[in-house]
Amino acid sequence: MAKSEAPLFRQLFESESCTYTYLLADKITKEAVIIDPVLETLDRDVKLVQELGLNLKVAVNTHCHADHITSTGLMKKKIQGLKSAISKHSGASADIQLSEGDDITFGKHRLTVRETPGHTNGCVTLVLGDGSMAFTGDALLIRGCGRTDFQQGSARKLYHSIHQKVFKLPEDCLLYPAHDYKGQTVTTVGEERKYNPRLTKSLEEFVNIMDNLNLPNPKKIDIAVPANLAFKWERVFQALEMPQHNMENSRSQWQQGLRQPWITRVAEGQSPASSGAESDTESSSTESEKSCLKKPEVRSLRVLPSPSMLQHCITEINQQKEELKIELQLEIALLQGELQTEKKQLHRHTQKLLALQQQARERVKHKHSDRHKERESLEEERHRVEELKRRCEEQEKLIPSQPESQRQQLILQLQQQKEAMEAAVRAFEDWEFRVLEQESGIADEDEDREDKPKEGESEGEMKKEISRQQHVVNMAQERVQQFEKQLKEMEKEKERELNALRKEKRELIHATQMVPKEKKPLTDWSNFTSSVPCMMSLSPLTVHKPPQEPSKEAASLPRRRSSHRNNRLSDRPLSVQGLVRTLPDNQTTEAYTSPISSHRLSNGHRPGNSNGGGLLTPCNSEANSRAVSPCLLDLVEIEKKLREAKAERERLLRVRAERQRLLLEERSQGQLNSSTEEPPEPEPQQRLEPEASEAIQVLSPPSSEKHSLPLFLTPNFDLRAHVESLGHGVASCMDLRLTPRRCAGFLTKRGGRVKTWKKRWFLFDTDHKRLAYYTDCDERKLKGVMYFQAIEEVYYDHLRTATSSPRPSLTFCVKTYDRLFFLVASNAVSMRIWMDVIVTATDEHSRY
Ligand SMILES: N[C@@H](CCC(=O)N[C@@H](CSS)C(=O)NCC(=O)O)C(=O)O
Repeated sequence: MAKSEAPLFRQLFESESCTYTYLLADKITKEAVIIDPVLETLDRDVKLVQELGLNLKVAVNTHCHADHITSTGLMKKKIQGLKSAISKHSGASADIQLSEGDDITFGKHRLTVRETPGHTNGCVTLVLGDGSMAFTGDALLIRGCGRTDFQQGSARKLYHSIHQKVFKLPEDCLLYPAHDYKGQTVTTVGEERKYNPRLTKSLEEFVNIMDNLNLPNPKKIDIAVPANLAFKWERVFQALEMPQHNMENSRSQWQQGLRQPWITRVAEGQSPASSGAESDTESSSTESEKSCLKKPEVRSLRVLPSPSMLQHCITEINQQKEELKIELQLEIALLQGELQTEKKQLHRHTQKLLALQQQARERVKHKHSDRHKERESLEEERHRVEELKRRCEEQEKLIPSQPESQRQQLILQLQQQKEAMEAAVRAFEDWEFRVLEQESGIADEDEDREDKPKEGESEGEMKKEISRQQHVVNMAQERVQQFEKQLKEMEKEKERELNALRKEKRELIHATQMVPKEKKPLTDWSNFTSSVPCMMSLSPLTVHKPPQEPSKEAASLPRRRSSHRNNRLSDRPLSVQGLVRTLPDNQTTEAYTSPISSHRLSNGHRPGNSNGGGLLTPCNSEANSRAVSPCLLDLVEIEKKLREAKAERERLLRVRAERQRLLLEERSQGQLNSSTEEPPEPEPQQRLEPEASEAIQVLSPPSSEKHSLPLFLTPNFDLRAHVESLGHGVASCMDLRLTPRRCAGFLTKRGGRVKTWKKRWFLFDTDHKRLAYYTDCDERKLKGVMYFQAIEEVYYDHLRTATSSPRPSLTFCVKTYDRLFFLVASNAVSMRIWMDVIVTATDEHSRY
C-alpha cells in the first residue's frame, strides 16, 4: 500500500500492564478503530481520538484480558456510537461478536479477523486488509508468545494458530503484539519465524516450554478476567449514576438484529444478536437474575422442597455469590482507580501549593534584601545631604570674615549651594518617606503602576493564590478521605453480602441434609401460609405474606443488585392485584406498614380489602389459606392456569396499548386537522372483544377497569383532588406542594453507588410524565429522572432494607425496572401522600 494510502496509525502504551493499545483511522473519512484499550489510559485515548478529530467506530479486544480491565465499556459512554467487539468464543459480552473472516471496516480500510486460540479460546489476530500489519494480541509476542496456563489456554492450539494463521502472513508483515515487557515495539513475520525462541521449536518442544514457564499469575487476574468476561457494565454505570442511553440504543439495535455497516461477515446468515455471546450472556444473566428473584422465595420455605430443588438453589447461590463478588470487586477496583486519580491530583495540588509557598518565601527574602540595600543607599544619601548642609553652614559662617569686595560673590555662591542642598534634602525626604511607606505596607499612590506592579498588590495576589490553592488541596484531601471511606464501606458491604450468601448456602445445605428425614414435604398448603416467614413462590405465582419477624436474609434480599433487575411485567407477581388498602393519615406509620409493605402498591387497586385475583384468595389470609389447603398438584395446576392467564393478559395489554397509541395518534391528528372539539372517544378497553375484557376483569384489580388510560391521562385528572379523595390531609401537609398536575417537595434519597443520603427536591410531573429530582427547590439543577413508564412499584421499606436510612420508619422504595430508589420523607403524612402520588405512575408502567 502506498504511504499516502496507509491508515493513520498510533501505538500507545500502558505502563502498569505493559499493554499496547492501537489506534487506526482512515485519513480521509476519519473513521477509526481502537484495539485493546486499557481502563487506566481511557482519558488519554479518548483525548487523542478527539484531538485527531476521529470518528471512533469500534473498540475491539483481541481477547478477554487477564492482566488489565478493558476500557471499552467506559469508552462507549464517552464516545457516542462506539461499539465494542470481541471474539464470540471469548464468552465476554460486547456489541459485536467476531468470527473468523469478519471484517472491521473503517473508511476504505479493514481489519480481518483471524482466530488464533491458544492463549485463550477467544484470541484473535487482526490483519490489516493489505497484509502490511497485524495485531496479534497475546497470541504472538515479540520473541515470545502468550502463556497458556489459564483461561482455557492450550499450548498445542497456540502453536497451530501461530504457524497456520500468523506465520502464513507475508514475511514483511509488521506484527504488533498486545504486550511487551522489554521495550520492544514491533516485529515482522520473517523475524519471528526465524528468531522466536519458542515458536521455532517443534510442537512437542513448544508444549514442554510452555508447560514449564512457571510464571506468576497476573496481579489483577481476579478482577480483570471476570470484569472483562462477564461483567455487566450497565451495573457500573447504574452504580455511578451515569446515563445509559448509548448502550441502550445500541443494545436495542442489536436486539432488532441490525448489522452495523462496518462489520461484514464472510459466512452470512447469523446475526450477531442471534449468534453472539452477548445475547447468550444477556439471556443467561436474565435467567440467573430471574432465578435470583425466585431464590429468596424458595429459600425462605420452612417446608422443605425436593433435594434437587435445593441443590439447584445452592448452585444458584454459588453463581450469585460469584456474580456479586465480581461486581463488588469491580466496583472496588473502580473506586480504587478513582482514589488513585484523586490522590494524584492531591499530590499535584500539594506540590503547587508548596511551590507557591516557596515562591512567597523567596519574595519576602528578596524584598528584605532589597529593602536592606535601599536603606543603605538611603543612609548614604542622608550623609551626603547632611554634608551639603554642613558645608553651607560653614560657608555662611565664613562670609562675614571675608573682604567686602568678595562677599557679594560668596553670598551668590552660597545661595546656589543652599538651593542645591534643599533640592537634595527634598529628594531625600521623598525617598525616605516612600521607603517608610513601603515598610509600613502603605501603598504609594503616586508610584508608576504601569512599569512595575505595586509590591503590596502582587503580594496580596500571591497570598490570595496561596489560600486558593490551600482550599483546592483541602478539597482534594476531603475527596481522598471520602473515597477511602467509600472503599472501606464497599469492602464491608462486600463482606456483608457475601456472608449473607454464605449463610444462606449453609442453611440450604443443612436443609438438603434434612430432606430425606422430612415426612410430608410440600403437601400441606397450610404449612406454606401459616409458617412461611416472608414469601414463597412457585414461579410465576408469588404469594406474599406479611412478615412477623423479618429474617436477616429476607431483609438483605432486596438490596442485591442482581435481584432488582429485569423484573419486568412478565415476571411480576400477579398476587399483588387488589391487595392494597389505604389507611387514613391518623394511623401510625407502623400500623400502615403491614398491609401495604407486604404487597406492592399499584394504582387503581384501592380502596377496599377485596382480593382482586380470585385465584390467589387462598394465600391472602390465614383463614382462607387454612380453608383451601390445596396439594402440590393443585398448586401446579394453579400455576399453569396463571401462566396461561398471564400470557393472555399480556397479549390483551399489548392490544390495548396499541389501540391507545392509535387513539392518541388519531386524537392528536384530529386536533391538528380541526379546531372544533371532537366527541370523546370510547375508552380503548370498552372496544376490546368481549372475551378480552372478561379476561382483564379476572386478572386486573377490581377498580382498574375504569382506568384503561393511566390516571393522569384521563380527562380532567386532578392529582390533588385524587390524593384528597384518598383521605389525606393535603392542606395540613406543609412539606408538599400539591397541585392538580404536580406534586413537589423535599425527600431524602439514597445515592446509587455510595449509599449516602442526600436531600433532593422531588417533582412528580404528570404533564411530563416523570418524577424528577433536583438539588434544590429552584429546580435548576436536575439530578435524575424516573419516567413513569419505568416505575413499577412503590412500597414501604418494612424490611428495613435501607439499613442506613436516617429515618427507617419514614423510608419507602420506588422500584423502577432497573433500579430501586430509597426515599425518606420528612413525616408520615407526606410519606403516605408521596407514595399515593407516585403509585399513580405505575399505571403508566403497567401499560407496557
Ligand atoms: N506481570 C504481569 C503479567 C505478565 C503475564 O503473565 N503476561 C501474559 C500476558 S497478559 S495475560 C503472558 O502471556 N506472558 C507471557 C510471557 O512469556 O511472559 C502482571 O502481573 O500483570
